[in-house]
Amino acid sequence: MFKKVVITTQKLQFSTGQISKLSQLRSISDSRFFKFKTPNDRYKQILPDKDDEIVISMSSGVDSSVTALMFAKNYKNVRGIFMANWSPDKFVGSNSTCTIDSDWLQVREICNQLNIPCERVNFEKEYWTQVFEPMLDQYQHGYTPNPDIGCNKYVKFGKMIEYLNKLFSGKSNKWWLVTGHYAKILYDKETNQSRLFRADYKKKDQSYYLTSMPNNILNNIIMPIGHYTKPEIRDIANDYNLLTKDKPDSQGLCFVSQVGKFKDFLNEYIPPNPGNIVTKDGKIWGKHQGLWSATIGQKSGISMPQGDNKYKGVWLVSDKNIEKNELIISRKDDKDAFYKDIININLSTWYWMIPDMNWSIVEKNLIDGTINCQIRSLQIPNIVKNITFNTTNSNANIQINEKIFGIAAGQTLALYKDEMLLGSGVIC
Ligand SMILES: Nc1ncnc2c1ncn2[C@@H]1O[C@H](COP(=O)(O)OP(=O)(O)OP(=O)(O)O)[C@@H](O)[C@H]1O
Repeated sequence: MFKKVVITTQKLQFSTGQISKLSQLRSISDSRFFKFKTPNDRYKQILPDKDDEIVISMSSGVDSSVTALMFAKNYKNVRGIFMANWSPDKFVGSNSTCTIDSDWLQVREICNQLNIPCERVNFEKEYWTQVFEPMLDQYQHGYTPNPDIGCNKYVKFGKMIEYLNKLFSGKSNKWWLVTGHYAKILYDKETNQSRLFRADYKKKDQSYYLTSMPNNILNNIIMPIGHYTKPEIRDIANDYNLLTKDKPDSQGLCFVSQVGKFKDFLNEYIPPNPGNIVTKDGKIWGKHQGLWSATIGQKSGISMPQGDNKYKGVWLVSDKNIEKNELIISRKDDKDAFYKDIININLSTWYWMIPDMNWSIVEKNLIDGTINCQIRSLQIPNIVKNITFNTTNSNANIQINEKIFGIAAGQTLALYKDEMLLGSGVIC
């Protein structure tokens, strides 16, 4: 099968056929691999020693395939691991696009192509009890949770780390978990600890989803893809003719086929909990079937009296009163109802990604304008202007530089200093 390798100035090209076994290429170096960029000399990208155990977390996507390629080509103790976190038949009523078995088959094929062993682990129970059920519970109570953040915390870097600790217990070699996330974990030479940073390629930055991953494991994790752009990764995959080179990027939660159908999906699991639809003046205009059935900014579905100046116009859902189980609607042009520059955080949910960080350090840094935050992934970060605390309610008000749309209780606010993640908490 393997025919001929032609080496060009920078890239590798294969004249015909596919690479059957990567071991045949081990002696050829590729200058694109392990090319790391750090914000300054204080931080560096750590790499394993040659005898270390390296586990590549493989989803069957192109990013984790290229990650595996880089390490398989340069290290000897490399293996792939695939997590099965849900099974399609568990999800009633939804037109599921889960492809667990075919993804696993592709991971096996790619590991075969790279000549590394791989295994499949089943973390369905953990996903169900620690991510899926809490997500339903949050929606049921009117919050807008982010299950991807929970999945990283409890499964991809929770159960997985527990599994690897057991697997390598008693072995003298250090082990590493390497993933294909668009984020960076860099070693801070001053504190001898690793920190999480945004990816260079902002269009794909996934650091927001990693805001709750356990900070004590960062020294065992590598995210090389955060140093590259997606086109660079696709180029590498193409040049090596990786089996996954043309695979499209995955889109959100696999068990829901279309984002638009997410409400129908939730209705399958959450019993109705009718409540009133009200305007800010307290007037009742209709009923909703559950707070989860509405998103802030969506059309209210109420035909308001167009002859009445006070109520004419288009009305949208602007807020949820969780205690009263009410949906609040506001006229579309009521900017103050939809755009806010103060975000209220529940401090009891706050998690410092940097163990020795605290609020007074953050406050000192506010004046230089480097403290910024995001309330959703891929959002242009907002500069934090001020933070005030209400210690009796265990809340903090984070004031940002501009009014932004659609702040919802249950979302996570992630706090950064420049590109480095400091911590995160849940909006209340
Ligand atoms: N089922 C899985 N098994 C093992 N690792 C996974 C799995 N799903 C995701 N990962 C890891 O998490 C990273 C980011 O996940 P994400 O869902 O964004 O990836 P993807 O878009 O499906 O695939 P890829 O990032 O590999 O192109 C993956 O690159 C991979 O390292």
